Amino acid sequence: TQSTRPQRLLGAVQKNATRGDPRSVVQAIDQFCRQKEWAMNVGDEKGCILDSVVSEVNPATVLELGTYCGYSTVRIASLLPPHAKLITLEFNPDFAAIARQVIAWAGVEDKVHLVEGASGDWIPKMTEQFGVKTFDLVFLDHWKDRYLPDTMLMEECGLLRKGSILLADNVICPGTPDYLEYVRSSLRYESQYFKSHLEYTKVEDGLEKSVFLG
Ligand SMILES: O=C(NCCCCCn1ccnc1)c1cc(-c2ccc(F)cc2)cc(O)c1O
Ligand SMILES: [Mg+2]
Repeated sequence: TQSTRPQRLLGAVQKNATRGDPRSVVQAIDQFCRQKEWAMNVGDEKGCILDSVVSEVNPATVLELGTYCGYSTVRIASLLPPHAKLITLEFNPDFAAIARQVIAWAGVEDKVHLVEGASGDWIPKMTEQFGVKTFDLVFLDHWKDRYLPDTMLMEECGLLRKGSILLADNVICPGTPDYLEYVRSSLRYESQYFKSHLEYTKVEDGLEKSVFLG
């Protein structure tokens, strides 16, 4: 039977990356996506912007919406201080199964809690299930039409505190117009656009960084 693209991506990690070396896992995935098959990881160019935001925030609690194969999960986890926690939500069980193996190969599983299910169902349960009061950093990279409703839900659930950072992928391509309009016009956010390109292509895309002002 035919393998899936996530399965082939995992194969490239197991073949070309060193167990326990997160940067080699990131490099192996980028090489696979440039040389073999495009895949919707945040990629190396936007990944550098993600790294700089993570390093600047130095978060104790991170929420990632949209795990896919775990590329950005590994990138973020490799930069977290000890005892920091990254909760990543994936709706698609096939993606989640691959991501668990990529995260394990990178050796960052102790910092990562991968949850399978819908963000709309899980966001209201974060505090009771994981003992998280607020998130220092949220990376939005899931269904583009869920960025806005899930951000409003996080506000309602009290998961954002003064200074929490939202970093959103794909605000140009595929695009998240309603989310962009909201965070750029709301008096409760201070937003900044980081111009870049769609992973592994010359198409414009970018990340929107928004600080919740409380
Ligand atoms: O759809 C994307 N991501 C969500 C995947 C499903 C999330 C499931 N889930 C997880 C949790 N809750 C729900 C995505 C798409 C593209 C893209 C760009 C151009 C193109 F021609 C085709 C595709 C690029 C990305 O960088 C992306 O992130
Ligand atoms: Mg993306």
